[in-house]
Amino acid sequence: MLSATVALGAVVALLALYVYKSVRTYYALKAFGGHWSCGWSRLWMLRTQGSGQMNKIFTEINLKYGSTARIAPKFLVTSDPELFRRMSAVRSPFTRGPWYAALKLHPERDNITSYVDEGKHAEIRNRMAPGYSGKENLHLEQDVDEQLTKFLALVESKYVAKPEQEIYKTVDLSRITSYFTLDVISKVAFGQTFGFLDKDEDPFGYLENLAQMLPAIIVFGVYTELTKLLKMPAMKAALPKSTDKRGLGRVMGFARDRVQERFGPKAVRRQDMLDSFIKRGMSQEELESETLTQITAGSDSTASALRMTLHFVCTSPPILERLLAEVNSAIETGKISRPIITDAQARQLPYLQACIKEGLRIYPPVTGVMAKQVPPTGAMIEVDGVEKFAPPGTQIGWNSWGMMHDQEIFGADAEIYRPERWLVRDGGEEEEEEVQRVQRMNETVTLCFGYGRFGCLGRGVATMELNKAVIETLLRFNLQSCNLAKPFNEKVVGFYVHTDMNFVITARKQEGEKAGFSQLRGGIVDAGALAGAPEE
Ligand code: HEM
Repeated sequence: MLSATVALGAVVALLALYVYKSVRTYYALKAFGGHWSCGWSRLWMLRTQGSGQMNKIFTEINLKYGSTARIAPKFLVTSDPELFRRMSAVRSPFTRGPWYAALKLHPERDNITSYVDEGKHAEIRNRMAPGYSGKENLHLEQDVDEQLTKFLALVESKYVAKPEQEIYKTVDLSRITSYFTLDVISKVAFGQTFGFLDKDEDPFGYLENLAQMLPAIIVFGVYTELTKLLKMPAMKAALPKSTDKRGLGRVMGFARDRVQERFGPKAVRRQDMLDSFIKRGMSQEELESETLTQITAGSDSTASALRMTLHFVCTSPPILERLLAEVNSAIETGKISRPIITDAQARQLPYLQACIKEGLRIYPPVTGVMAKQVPPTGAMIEVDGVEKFAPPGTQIGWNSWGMMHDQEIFGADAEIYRPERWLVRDGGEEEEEEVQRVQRMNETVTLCFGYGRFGCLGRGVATMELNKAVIETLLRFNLQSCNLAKPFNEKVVGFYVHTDMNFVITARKQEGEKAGFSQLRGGIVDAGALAGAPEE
């Protein structure tokens, strides 16, 4: 009887403690608005992350409750560029939050994206940064050109439709743009491609495996403490391993083999990224883990920027026309190398740059919340002019979509793809204001790549790919979406999973569309006009 009373007392005490803690947590961030349930549980956040539309839901929340709002008991989300910069700045007291632990791809080993320990992150970043620069990676531009040439040849040989010869074809742009970026990143990272473009298929089942892992990515992103379970033997066995025949494990195996080739008496030598990392003392194990991270960090992000830019340019004829006019005139005046434009030349073409920036803005490739943590002193956060206190340990995630669609920064038509917004309207007294408007947009769009001590190391590689691939594709091909009413399926899970992005591709004639029309006119038989109003 006594022991039953003690047990009951213990249950009641535990329950009271739980209620006390929950109420305290609820009030700690009450000043920040948000869905009512977010103060009590993480289920709303889980449902949102799993909805496939986290970007749009977070944006609705920020618009309704303020630029920094609550999405879980100890979690806020922000669309405020100022706060994002403050948290990521070099000497900021904010640190990476536990959220980053979900980016650990290996059961034991962390990687540059998953280190929560600031010292370890800074140390590995210092050793890796030089390898990403063109100075230490002498093959970078040549590697990108080689893969782009293969990409263009694949489209040319396999996917160009010729309806006049009754050759009808379509191609899923999301699939082939991923093949391009995956082969670029493997060549840049290991000196050898995976072979996606050579085979025109996913040789390792990597993309398929990534899609299967999405539910785990979503759950771990919300319940980060569950990542500790990965250390359990049963869970370890289920994780990808470098001995796997397919999927992420097969990619790990490929990375392990390429790294191994750089060590030992017959070591392969190549002045590239891997070589730069080895020179800075990175061990074989560190390299295996880091190179795998490069693949996941550098492929989907760039592929989505490329396919979305192509999609928006090709579905807006005046934009396509203006872009082609800019590039064709640069070709005529000898300002552009053929067959592939150089990165430096592409950076001199204002309208091309505007199209690329607008593509990144309207579809910021990374939508993962990349949560930073409030320092032990707590922090005052300004929300639309009102100062609010965030207690120590609060995680603050990033709403990239909301930030890049902010009408105050990008204009009332921020929902529309309009590269012209990036061009300074010159002349008149308002020129200074114009310069500031565009500068503010520039400073915001670069946040697509993160900022400060967490900023993307692959930015130079990604922009080089975009600078070349967008224009070289458009110079050679017309791209027509097969279904403008539903151009693609989309699931947003921290990045975009696009499927069925089907396009008809035809060869672009040298003289532009005119050549195509005149040919057509030559052999045409008038099929007559549609019947007009019915006769009563
Ligand atoms: C358009 C393409 C890309 C976008 C938008 C992008 C964006 C980002 C973002 C938002 C972050 C994290 C910032 C944070 O934690 O606050 C990041 C980190 C990183 N990215 Fe990228 N990225 C792109 C392409 C690439 C490429 C091609 C590579 C590799 C060649 C790469 C390598 C990395 C690495 C290594 C990090 C970790 C940096 C660190 O933790 O210090 N990224 N990127």
